[in-house]
Amino acid sequence: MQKTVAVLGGGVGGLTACYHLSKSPQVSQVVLLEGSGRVGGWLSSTRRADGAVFERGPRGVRHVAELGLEGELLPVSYRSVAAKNRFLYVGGRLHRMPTGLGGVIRTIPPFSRPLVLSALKDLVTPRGAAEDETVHAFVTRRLGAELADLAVDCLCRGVFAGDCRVLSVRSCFPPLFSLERERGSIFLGMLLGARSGAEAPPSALVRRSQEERWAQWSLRRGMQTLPEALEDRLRSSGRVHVHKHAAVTRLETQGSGWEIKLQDGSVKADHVVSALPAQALASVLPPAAQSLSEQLREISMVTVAVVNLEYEGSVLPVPGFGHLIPSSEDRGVLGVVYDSVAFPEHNRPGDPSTRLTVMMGGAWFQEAYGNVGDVTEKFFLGQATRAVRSHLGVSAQPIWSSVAILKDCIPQYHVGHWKRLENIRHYIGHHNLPLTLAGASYGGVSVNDVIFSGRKAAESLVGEV
Ligand SMILES: Cc1cc2nc3c(=O)[nH]c(=O)nc-3n(C[C@H](O)[C@H](O)[C@H](O)COP(=O)(O)OP(=O)(O)OC[C@H]3O[C@@H](n4cnc5c(N)ncnc54)[C@H](O)[C@@H]3O)c2cc1C
Ligand SMILES: C=Cc1c2[nH]c(c1C)Cc1[nH]c(c(CCC(=O)O)c1C)Cc1[nH]c(c(C)c1CCC(=O)O)Cc1[nH]c(c(C)c1C=C)C2
Repeated sequence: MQKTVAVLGGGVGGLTACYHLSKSPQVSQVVLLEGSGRVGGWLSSTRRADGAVFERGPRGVRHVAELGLEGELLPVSYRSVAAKNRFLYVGGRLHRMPTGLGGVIRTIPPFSRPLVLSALKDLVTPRGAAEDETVHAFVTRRLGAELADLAVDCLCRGVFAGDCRVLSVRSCFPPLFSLERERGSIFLGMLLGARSGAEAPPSALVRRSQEERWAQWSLRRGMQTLPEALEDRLRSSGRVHVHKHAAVTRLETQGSGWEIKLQDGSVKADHVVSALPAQALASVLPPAAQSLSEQLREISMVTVAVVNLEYEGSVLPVPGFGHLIPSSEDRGVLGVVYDSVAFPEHNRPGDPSTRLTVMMGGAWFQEAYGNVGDVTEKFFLGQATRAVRSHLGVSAQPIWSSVAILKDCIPQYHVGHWKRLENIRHYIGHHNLPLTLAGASYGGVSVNDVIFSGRKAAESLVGEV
């Protein structure tokens, strides 16, 4: 029997799920319900009339896939300064992250000893026995406290806007966790290579990205082009109904399916794919599913203030991807991205200018800035320009700026996240709920992970298409 499937949430996870569902003959129609007036979720680009592009959310994606947007791709090679130069701001100055053999055998500040000693510690440290632990505890145990306090503290701020002292190594960095489990050591595991099964042959585009050593990519008119292209494709398939301004307020079971209540009307479906943040799904589930809602609510989110700045001329003291600031140096300011270095194609044409993005808050938002509702955009603009002045020595005022406070934008996988996911899946299976989960709340926050989750959600329903 053909099914009607409702997909909740029009972020990149929901859009990908719709795309794969729409190709299956087992599905009669797909209904996408998006609460806001646009699709794309956190993929949001400001396109200025003069041609400059600024990103509020993701600006670079790692692995490439055939998206039909080949002509729009802006790849960044591992050989470029944007990939090679990443900095840490420690002790009031910028330090380039060590790379290559020289960077491993010599002592390079801010570290007080060569990184090779951390590798030796890893080789002689026995396997841990815990089912999960914090990223900080894992790295301290295997590589030493200094790497945990500086490099890994920064890494977790620069990916999760989160605190490595509460984030789970098993869920945030699964390859590190498995290397220790399977090989007893991170470095030995990397030398021996991952144990992998047979993989599908790479497409022409993937081969090109491997040959040219792409570290990441963006799109000529910004990352928002991706959801726009997906929306066009869904509409032209004729099998997906895209509803915007359709916030889901309640899910009620009806027979073997669902009645989905909206502010204005309702929709019936045989199956629901939720690509909502876990806490948003928790608040619309029926009271009978209270224990499922409780598990979902435990997957918390953090808020990030994002300030895009443009300065006249070339003002950076060093070229690179950007710099991160450890929580011991500054609780609130997480990092600064040097956007005009990685993607000069997004600069305004003609006179040179420098585009930067300052990110603030995350797990430290409340502690550093107070309640989200009480802080103004003007305040964050002041904080951002002050950080640029003291970290990069740029004393000029920006010629253009834009501030966005992204409330609850990155999920936090705290220790025990894997067990929570197991409980959630068990609840859904045991109660035979016609519900499948996708999106950043569960198995990875990167755009790649979320696209994968949307595809897997569709395939779990209709098989590979
Ligand atoms: C500042 C920032 C920088 C980032 N940088 C990168 C990067 O460089 N590289 C990278 O790979 N990833 C990056 N990410 C992560 C990535 O962008 C996100 O994890 C991903 O976009 C999440 O997609 P999603 O579909 O799961 O969720 P979302 O984008 O959150 O989409 C969920 C959708 O559900 C809708 N919704 C919510 N409630 C309801 C409701 N009740 N009814 C109907 N609809 C509802 C929302 O309006 C939204 O459109 C970044 C994220 C942020 C915030
Ligand atoms: C300062 C805060 C943030 C910066 N980017 C993000 C935050 C919160 C969000 C983010 N960045 C990346 C991802 C995807 C992760 C993935 O697995 O691909 C997300 C959600 C990419 C990324 N950014 C940095 C790293 C090491 C990665 C992982 C992939 C890669 O190696 O490219 C570091 C980094 N992020 C920011 C800066 C200023 C910075 C380093 C200088 C901004």
